[in-house]
This record gives sequence, structure tokens and C-alpha cells, in this order.
Amino acid sequence: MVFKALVVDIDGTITNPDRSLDLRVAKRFRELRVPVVLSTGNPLCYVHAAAKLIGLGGIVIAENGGVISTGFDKPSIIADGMEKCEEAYELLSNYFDLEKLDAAYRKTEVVLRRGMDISQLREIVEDNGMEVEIIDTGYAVHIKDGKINKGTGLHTVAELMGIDTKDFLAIGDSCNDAEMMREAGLGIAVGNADDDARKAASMVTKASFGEGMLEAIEYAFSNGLLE
Ligand SMILES: O=C(O)COP(=O)(O)O
Ligand SMILES: [Mg+2]
Repeated sequence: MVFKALVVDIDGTITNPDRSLDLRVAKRFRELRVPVVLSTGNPLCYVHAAAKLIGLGGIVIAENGGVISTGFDKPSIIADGMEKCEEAYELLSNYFDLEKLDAAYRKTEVVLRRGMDISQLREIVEDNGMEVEIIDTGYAVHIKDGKINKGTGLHTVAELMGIDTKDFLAIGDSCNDAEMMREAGLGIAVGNADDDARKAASMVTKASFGEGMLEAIEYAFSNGLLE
């Protein structure tokens, strides 16, 4: 199996621990003959800027699959579900002191600064019959539609590109990458990955962060998975 594309998480996978871009990864991506699709929990403007600066295409997965861009300056596919995320946020605000992140840019999720015990948040939304999922990526807490994730996003992207989800090699570090890694032909977690990402991945690199991303690419080349 030779992969036709890469789908790659941003935070914790192509970044350094301080969230700055690992420039060696950007350089390596530019050398590849296959497209690299960025896939992130961040809002679309953030990932479009990142894709442009790295030198990648405008087809990207933003907001954990809630927003799929069909290209730079092209329409996005935006999922429903913001309303129920806002409702859950309103409810949770009665119990916790919550701080929204990037609210002005988000279309499908409510994202919060980390620091609370999310099992308590989950319990409250569950007790109130709210159908939202709450996840902690290690970078932010996301109140999201449980039916949408980077895996469903990958399906849309694969269709847009005219290839199969199994044609993708997926690399990530967090629980929000798990579905994407399972849907792809092969999932690789970087060394700093959380337990959910490790479980979903077929292999875990020795190195962490951008160094782990570079290791994943070299692994793929040395095993005939990339040309
Ligand atoms: O948005 C987050 O919480 C993390 O972003 P990521 O998906 O690029 O790692
Ligand atoms: Mg990540």
C-alpha cells in the first residue's frame, strides 16, 4: 500500500511544546510528492493561515471536522450543532467559571480554556440529557457534536479529493485524532500522544512533537508506504 496523501494534526504533532511550528516539519512537507491535509480542532482562519504559510493546499479540516474547507477562497462545509453546544455552555456556566477561546471565529463548537475536571462537566450535560461530547485535547476543552469528528471530516475531504480515506496516512497526538487515525489507512501517534491517540494508532513514534512527525514520515518512506 502506497499512501496518496497525509492527514496531519497541528497542535502537539507539527508543533514544538510551546506551540510554535517545527520548521523542519514545514520544510519536509514541502519536499513531499503527496498532498498534506491539515486537520485540527482550531478554527478555520487559524488552519488556513498555517496551511498557506507552510505551503500546503487549502483543503483542510477545522473545528474537529465541524468545518471543512474546500480550498482557499472557496466555500466551507459547516456542520450544524452550534446551538446545542451553546446551550450546554450556558448550563455549565451556572456551575463553573468558564472562559471561551476564539469564540468570534468558531462556527460549530464551544471551546474553553483548560483547567477544570471535565468528568464533572460531562456528568452535568448527561444528567440534563444534552447530546454533546466534551473532550480535552491537552490544548483546550471542546464542547462538540458527538457525531462529528476528524474521522467524519476525513470522509468529506477524501470525497473532495477523489480518493479513499484508506489512501491517507494519519498522524496525531490526542483523543481528537482517534477517529481520523482509525478511518485512515494507517494511524501513527507521536511520542507525546495521549492514551486515546495511542490506542487508535497502529504505531507510536519514539520521538515526540515535530521530531515524531519527521520519524513517522521516514518510517513511511523506509517501508514503501510513501514514494
Ligand atoms: O484545538 C485543539 O484543542 C488542539 O488542536 P489540534 O487538533 O491541532 O491538536
Ligand atoms: Mg493535536
